[in-house]
Amino acid sequence: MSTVIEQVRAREILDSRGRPTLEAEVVLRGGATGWAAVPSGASTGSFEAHELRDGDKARYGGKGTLQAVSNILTVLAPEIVGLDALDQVGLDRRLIAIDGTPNKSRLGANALLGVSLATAHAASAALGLPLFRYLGGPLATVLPVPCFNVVNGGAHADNNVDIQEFMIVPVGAPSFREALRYGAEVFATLRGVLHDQKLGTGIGDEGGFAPDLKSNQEALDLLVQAIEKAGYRPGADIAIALDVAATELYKDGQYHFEQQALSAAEFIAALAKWVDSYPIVSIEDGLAEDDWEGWQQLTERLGGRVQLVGDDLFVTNRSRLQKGIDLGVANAILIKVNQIGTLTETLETIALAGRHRYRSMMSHRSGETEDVTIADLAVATRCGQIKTGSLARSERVAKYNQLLRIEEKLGDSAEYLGQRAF
Ligand SMILES: C=C(OP(=O)(O)O)C(=O)O
Ligand SMILES: [Mg+2]
Repeated sequence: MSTVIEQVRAREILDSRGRPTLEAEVVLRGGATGWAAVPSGASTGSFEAHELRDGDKARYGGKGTLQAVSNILTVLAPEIVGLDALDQVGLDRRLIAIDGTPNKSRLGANALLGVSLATAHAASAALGLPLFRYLGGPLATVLPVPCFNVVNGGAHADNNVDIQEFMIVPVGAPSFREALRYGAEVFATLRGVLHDQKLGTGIGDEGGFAPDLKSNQEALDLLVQAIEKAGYRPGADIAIALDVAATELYKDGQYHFEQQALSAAEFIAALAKWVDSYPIVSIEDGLAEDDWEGWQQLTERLGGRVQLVGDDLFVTNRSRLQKGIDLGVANAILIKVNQIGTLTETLETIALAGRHRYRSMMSHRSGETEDVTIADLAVATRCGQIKTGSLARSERVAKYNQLLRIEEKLGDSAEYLGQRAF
């Protein structure tokens, strides 16, 4: 069956926030097709690849994606028709060259990513392989530990706590299927705990609860209560992970947190206190995207005890990660395909991280679609960890459900690392 690209299609669709994004389809000469939809962030890092928006205020307040769609159809498609979909690296290099800018601002990283991922899907379909197997080969056997974001704050929910994500992490589960059950049971129990304390059970952008709490620490206490009430041991069965998203708190060299303006050292001390008191295994973006000195201190202080993940800090970008490695900053990287804009660059970043013993956590965006590619990518790369929201919004649950299917397909070969993933 020919794997030569014959046709590329694209259109504007909506994401889980009701905002426009785009999807792309790639059709191969032999008849196989691939499809991918592009996610979109809210707390975006300044160094992310450029997401092209139309700017026409009369449509979606200027947030439309028709220009990016048109760039796929009229600029990228004529150049890639005739290329072999099996040569993912060649295709992605070509996309980058056609755009010609360092951050994909001419054609849009959203345009490039749609084509890049849809091509991988088409190639795997042509070979009759699931995407995780096509990209990962025979060693794609590790199911990621899911980090369920059960309390949403910061930029993902209005009027509540400063910290963006409070996640529960089933490190003691024996398999992915059981990890999903642990998570869903604690999530259901948390609903009851909130209800009993007359706290709101409405949800935020990633499907976690967004109650109006007095403090960030109250969220940690609620998590521990829910874990225990559901019959699990905090730490041993279910640990906690945070995404502070501290870039959002940072202004004029200080961290604005709970009505105080803190220096990096003071903010690190506050985080360290939580690490002392709660079963925290991972802290993402504990400090801001450009506070490299603060990050060095944070890594010295806590890097030996917990995973420190760079999201806005590294933006899935090899050069930013290399700088972090050189400076001894963080010990893990968050992986978001649309922060960098092609599959090849995503895989290269994960490989660089691995060579330097930095762990990788696969991640969704706060604006998502029904596309589940990241589930397959997590398994293909053996990264061992994924965060893709809570258990109450279909665009999040879809990824977890895809992991169930993959686990089933792998049968006895499936591995779940639990605590060893951190
Ligand atoms: C998933 C996240 O949010 P967003 O997509 O809004 O950047 C994050 O910050 O890790
Ligand atoms: Mg983040």
